[in-house]
Amino acid sequence: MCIGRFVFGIGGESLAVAQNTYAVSWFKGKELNMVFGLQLSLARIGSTVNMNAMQPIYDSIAKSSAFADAPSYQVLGVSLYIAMFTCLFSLACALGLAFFDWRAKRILKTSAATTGETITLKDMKTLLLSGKLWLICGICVAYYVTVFPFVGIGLVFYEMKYQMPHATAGIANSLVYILSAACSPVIGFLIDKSGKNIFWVMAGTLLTLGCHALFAFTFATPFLPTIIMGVAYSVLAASLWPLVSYFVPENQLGTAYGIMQSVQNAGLAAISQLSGSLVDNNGYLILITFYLVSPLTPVSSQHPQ
Ligand SMILES: NCCCC[C@H](NC(=O)[C@@H](N)CCCCN)C(=O)O
Repeated sequence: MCIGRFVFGIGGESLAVAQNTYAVSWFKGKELNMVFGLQLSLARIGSTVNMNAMQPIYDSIAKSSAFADAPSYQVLGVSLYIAMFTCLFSLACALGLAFFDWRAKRILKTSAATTGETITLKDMKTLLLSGKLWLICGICVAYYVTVFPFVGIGLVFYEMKYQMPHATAGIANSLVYILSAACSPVIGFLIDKSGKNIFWVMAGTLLTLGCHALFAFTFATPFLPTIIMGVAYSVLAASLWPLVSYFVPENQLGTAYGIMQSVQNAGLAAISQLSGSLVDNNGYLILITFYLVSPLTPVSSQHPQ
């Protein structure tokens, strides 16, 4: 299982790096934030479908006559085969993309996704010494550790703190992603219109901070902070990722996004473990208080644009 998850991580995150780099190469100076919003929206539709569909798929396979007496690992295996088809669909889309890129290159007599230059060791050194890149990595990791691990443990949180039935807790927990799927492209469009990415990054961070404060210190309906968090997350993601392209030259973008995602994932791996241990040993109040403090890092590390 660990090997499978390792390969899955390499595939998924490399795909995300390539996606970001292509998006910048094709849409920089045009509607880049909206394109990131659209990517985000589709990714979150995928996450929501995955969160809500896998259990019913597993249950219906287990109940089918063909698998009536099958051990659970076999039922799980068949469910994962279904998931494999979505990966094949993704591969087909990537091949389509490669075709369009090749065609654009032929027609425009240029490399469509790159400037043709490749990164040199000197560029790499300049990139690694760039304070702006590390600030963006800091914002990224400090923000994302308050959202992804929160959604990861959200189901049990809503059940325990708000005494919600399992199904209602599931809906509440998916709301962050459902809202992000719905509003990210619109938010991206608005960010393109205003052009003030850093302002939007700060707004997303502060709104999320407010949501964690409501979760931690009140018993008011959890739907309000959850809805605000969905919007705030969309605002942050649609404004933060395109920011890299404003100061990193095109031939170094892939490396820059790779570094950003490595830092993000290192933080997520550590904080997911810490979240579990904080819940088990200290309860949800301490965990949410921790989430409350983490976004202060992005707020304090931002400069006016
Ligand atoms: N490509 C659109 C911008 C990136 C959005 C960002 N992506 C990530 O954080 C990646 N590391 C993939 C994460 C997958 C989560 N299970 C996002 O907000 O999803």
